[in-house]
Amino acid sequence: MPDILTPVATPAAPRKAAPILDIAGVSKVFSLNGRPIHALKDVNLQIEKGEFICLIGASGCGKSTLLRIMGGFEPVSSGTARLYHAPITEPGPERGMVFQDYGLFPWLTVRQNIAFGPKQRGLPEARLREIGDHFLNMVGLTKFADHFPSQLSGGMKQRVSIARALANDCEVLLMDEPFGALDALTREVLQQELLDIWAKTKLTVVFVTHAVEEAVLMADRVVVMTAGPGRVETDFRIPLERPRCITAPEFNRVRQQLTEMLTSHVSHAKAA
Ligand SMILES: Nc1ncnc2c1ncn2[C@@H]1O[C@H](COP(=O)(O)OP(=O)(O)OP(=O)(O)O)[C@@H](O)[C@H]1O
Repeated sequence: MPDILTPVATPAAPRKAAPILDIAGVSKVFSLNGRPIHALKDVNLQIEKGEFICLIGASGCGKSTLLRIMGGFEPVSSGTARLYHAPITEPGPERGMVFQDYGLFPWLTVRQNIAFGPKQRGLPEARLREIGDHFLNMVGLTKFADHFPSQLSGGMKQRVSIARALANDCEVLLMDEPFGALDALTREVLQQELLDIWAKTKLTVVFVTHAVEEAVLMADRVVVMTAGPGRVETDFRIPLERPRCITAPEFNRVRQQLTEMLTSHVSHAKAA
């Protein structure tokens, strides 16, 4: 029977345009008490503009490190990480980061959190108001504009965090287990909201998750990573039309195959 998870384009396939993110031969070695920690080894990954990529893999396989390298928060030890053609050397507003713990400024209101980046760029007050209104509306928080983060639920905080990244005019959204701390129902709602925003904005999204179902629901491609040292094991295009239905038999088949792949990597790693 043919694999329903088909590998992405072979090296011989022609490329349409330069990838927005190009990770080429990237390795990352941390030092812990004088001991090297090989977090990533020879990672290659090209991401096209507008793609939704999920990074998945066992704890410690380097997903967050790879995301932080893309964000410019972590230098590579060797290889190159490029945004379009330019080496990534520092964070920039065109790459928005969204973390599991929201990372909001507790002393600022929802509106002020969202408008933080544009304000730093010196935009006039009237423009800040417009930007605030637009993104408050996009994430459904208009009524909570003057609330502080401590007055919001987890799901609302994560909406503010996403809106803050979008208000910076980011082209790439780098999301590190953004829904990991949310209850199942809120998570489902936010998954759908993010897919709607992605469809409207044509953003490129790189999304770290531990949840197979979430990866199959959200991603164009799922990049499976393995640990010791962290590397890309497999890169799959999800062969499902959108919108996807998590109760559909074909969805279940893809989910099962991805689960088997992940567990087989874990058991191989244990046996090695
Ligand atoms: N600043 C650091 N100093 C030393 N070691 C680090 C540092 N950051 C990450 N590591 C190590 O690098 C490896 C990869 O870590 P990373 O957090 O990227 O993995 P992960 O796949 O995101 O894990 P998880 O799924 O548990 O979040 C781990 O062994 C981790 O301990």
